[in-house]
Amino acid sequence: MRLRYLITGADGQLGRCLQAHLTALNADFIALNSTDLDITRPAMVNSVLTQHAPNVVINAAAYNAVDAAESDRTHAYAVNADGPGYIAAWCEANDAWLVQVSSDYVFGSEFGDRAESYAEGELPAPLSVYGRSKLAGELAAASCSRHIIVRTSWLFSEYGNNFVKTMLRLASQSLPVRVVNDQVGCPTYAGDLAAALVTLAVLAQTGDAEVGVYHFAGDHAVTWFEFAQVVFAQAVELGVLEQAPALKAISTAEYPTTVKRPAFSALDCSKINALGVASSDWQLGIRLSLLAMFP
Ligand SMILES: NC(=O)C1=CN([C@@H]2O[C@H](COP(=O)(O)OP(=O)(O)OC[C@H]3O[C@@H](n4cnc5c(N)ncnc54)[C@H](OP(=O)(O)O)[C@@H]3O)[C@@H](O)[C@H]2O)C=CC1
Ligand SMILES: Cc1cn([C@H]2C[C@H](O)[C@@H](COP(=O)(O)OP(=O)(O)O[C@H]3O[C@@H](C)C(=O)[C@@H](O)[C@H]3O)O2)c(=O)[nH]c1=O
Repeated sequence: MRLRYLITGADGQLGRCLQAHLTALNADFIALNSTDLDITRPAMVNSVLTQHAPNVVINAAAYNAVDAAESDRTHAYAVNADGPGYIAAWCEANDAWLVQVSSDYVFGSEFGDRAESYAEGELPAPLSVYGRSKLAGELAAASCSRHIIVRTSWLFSEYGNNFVKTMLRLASQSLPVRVVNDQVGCPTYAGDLAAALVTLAVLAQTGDAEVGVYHFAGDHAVTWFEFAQVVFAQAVELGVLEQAPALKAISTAEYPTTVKRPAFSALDCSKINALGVASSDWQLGIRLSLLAMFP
């Protein structure tokens, strides 16, 4: 059966990567931004999804401002939890698949006492409003019997706002760049995530992937400081930067924020790997992002 995909949050970095991937596959898809489809409006969700009648909805819409969410709880929950619930209800009533994207921030090792990647079956314990709203979104998505929930982490690409772009911006300010070296996670190239989501949707539809939660992230874990080191090394190698800025490793205590972030949130991807989907080669992803941004 030829699948018809509907992408929400089309203007975000994952939304843009999904469009690029589905276009390359010559797939049948419609991609809607927050003006075309505001997922917090149930009547709009119903009428727009009914109008386009997809077999697969990939929800790439989200409230991702981790710090701002602490004081903007209602908005964060509206987008990250209520929206997926409205989409799930439509998918359930219309025999469609829902692919929901979630985050490593549903886990919460705060004290740096963990070194074992999180598997899908582990109990989430979010430290932030953002993490709790994403967990609520997982539960809402699971109300559709045909659901695939993919947790990912530290997403970057040539599109939108992300850590790679922040580092390049800071490098141009001729001040030392200070980055935390005691938070560990797996950077993930959003282009690889887009491909993995589409593969999972196809496998789920043919009965070759089971309903439920999957982890998809970068192929090895690093600290944010180590992530920045790779960004600057590759930017110099490709001539994007003349030289790397002074980069200083600091502790979380030296970079105070309103929100607690996990000290360790690396994701174990063996469940999706067993389906033939390799983890994201994030170092290659940085290279691809830089080449796309600075052709
Ligand atoms: N970025 C990251 O590091 C990580 C992201 N994730 C998850 O991955 C997914 C994709 O993230 P990413 O592409 O980075 O996110 P972006 O912030 O780049 O894009 C999110 C998109 O959602 C749209 N959006 C916001 N509110 C609504 C709404 N009410 N209705 C419809 N669309 C809306 C935004 O549109 P507008 O700008 O017009 O509001 C934006 O285009 C999300 O589920 C996110 O939680 C998981 C782990 C890491
Ligand atoms: C900009 C900057 C950040 N940092 C720290 C703050 C934080 O601990 C870490 C990353 O900061 P950012 O604000 O870029 O990233 P953050 O928004 O926390 O990233 C998270 O976003 C959500 C959406 C997710 O789901 C997570 O997987 C993760 O990607 O780096 C520095 O140490 N120095 C800096 O100059």
